[in-house]
Amino acid sequence: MEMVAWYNQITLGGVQTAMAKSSVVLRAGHPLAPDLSPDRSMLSSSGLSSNRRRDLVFIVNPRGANGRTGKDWKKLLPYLRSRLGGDCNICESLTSGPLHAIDITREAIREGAEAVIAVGGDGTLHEVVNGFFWDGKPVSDHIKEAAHSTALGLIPLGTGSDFARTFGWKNDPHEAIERIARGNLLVRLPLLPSIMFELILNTISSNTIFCSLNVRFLWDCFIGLRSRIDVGVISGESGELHYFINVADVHLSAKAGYYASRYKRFGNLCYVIGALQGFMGHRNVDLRVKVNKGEWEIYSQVSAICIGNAKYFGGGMKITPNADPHSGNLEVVILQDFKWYDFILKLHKLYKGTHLSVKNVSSRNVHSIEVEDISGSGGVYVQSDGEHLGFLPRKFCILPAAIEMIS
Ligand SMILES: Nc1ncnc2c1ncn2[C@@H]1O[C@H](COP(=O)(O)OP(=O)(O)OP(=O)(O)O)[C@@H](O)[C@H]1O
Repeated sequence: MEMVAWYNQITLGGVQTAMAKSSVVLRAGHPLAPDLSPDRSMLSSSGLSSNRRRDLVFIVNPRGANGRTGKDWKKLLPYLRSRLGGDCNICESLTSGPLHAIDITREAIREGAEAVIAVGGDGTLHEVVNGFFWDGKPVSDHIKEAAHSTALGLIPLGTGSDFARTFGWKNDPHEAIERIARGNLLVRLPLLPSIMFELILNTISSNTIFCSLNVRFLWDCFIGLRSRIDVGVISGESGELHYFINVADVHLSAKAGYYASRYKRFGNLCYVIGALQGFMGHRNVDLRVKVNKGEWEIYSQVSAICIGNAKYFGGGMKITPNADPHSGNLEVVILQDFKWYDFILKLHKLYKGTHLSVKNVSSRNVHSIEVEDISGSGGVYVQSDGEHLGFLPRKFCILPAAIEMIS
């Protein structure tokens, strides 16, 4: 498989002053798996800037939302440059195929990027999050600058864009750019003393316009611009680690998601088609579960286990309604003995997040959960952030406050 990285760095100071474009060709025999890709310098050769302006690296999946992400991105770029280019270097990198975003993210972090921003759906965000880790540890920049960590950002432009729903964000790129602009103000915190001085002068001279602008700046500096969020970790029998930010799930929903990914060209309808296909030949199974390293428990006739760091999956289903990426916990929701008609009758509750009171639905908060298929058939699907991951057995646990997110 050949993967081509296009990396554009556009330096602007109100007007475009310089533009550099380079390409790097990376050849690999097969797709690179998370935590397994070799340490290589991909972005350095394409020149993350060495000047003092910080780099914002936008990783764009041009194939997201059946190609709509690429088209929307092209339209968005001029606005993005004018809104953020004055303060930062805007760097764009289009992915060339699945898993490429992982490698680009690792390189961007190693080169000291201020933020890596996923542009696309949950699949792209998932890969970017996996790029924050390498060999079981967070990736850090080469220079190891004290107190600097690369932040994660998101411009949700996918089919489902479920992670964004937990924060109440819409698939609105302009709104996302405003968020990034505000999140980026922290970079300008060193300016704070001079702004305070100016604020006092403006107040004394009753310059209300500049005074209110500075008050807005101070507000943005301190109110909810970036926060550390938790990340879920999944490990399998081979010991390799895989990270998720939204929801990981097991059995029917994971199987439905596996099929849904083939029908993304139909937009949100893909989830309905995937669910119908998933139901064909579906059987509930008995699973063995160990919570927080306690005793093994048997859950009989399990239809699905959903492990939420955030609340939504499947194009807007509020499956783990109490999950909160700032809580330090995962919410586990287990559906048992559901028949196909139960899903139809209770679908509205699943979308509203009011299903926890339904018979055969249980919920608990955990730090870790291990799940095994008692029959050992090896055919129970596992999915993370809507991406097919393989089959049971798997261990899931939480990494509290693992990544700083522009929120
Ligand atoms: N250049 C590319 N060509 C084909 N597939 C790609 C490319 N870059 C990334 N991908 C893959 O596309 C898949 C889907 O991407 P993404 O999540 O951005 O969009 P989506 O599936 O439409 O949205 P959502 O996941 O929110 O429903 C990911 O699994 C990713 O690995």
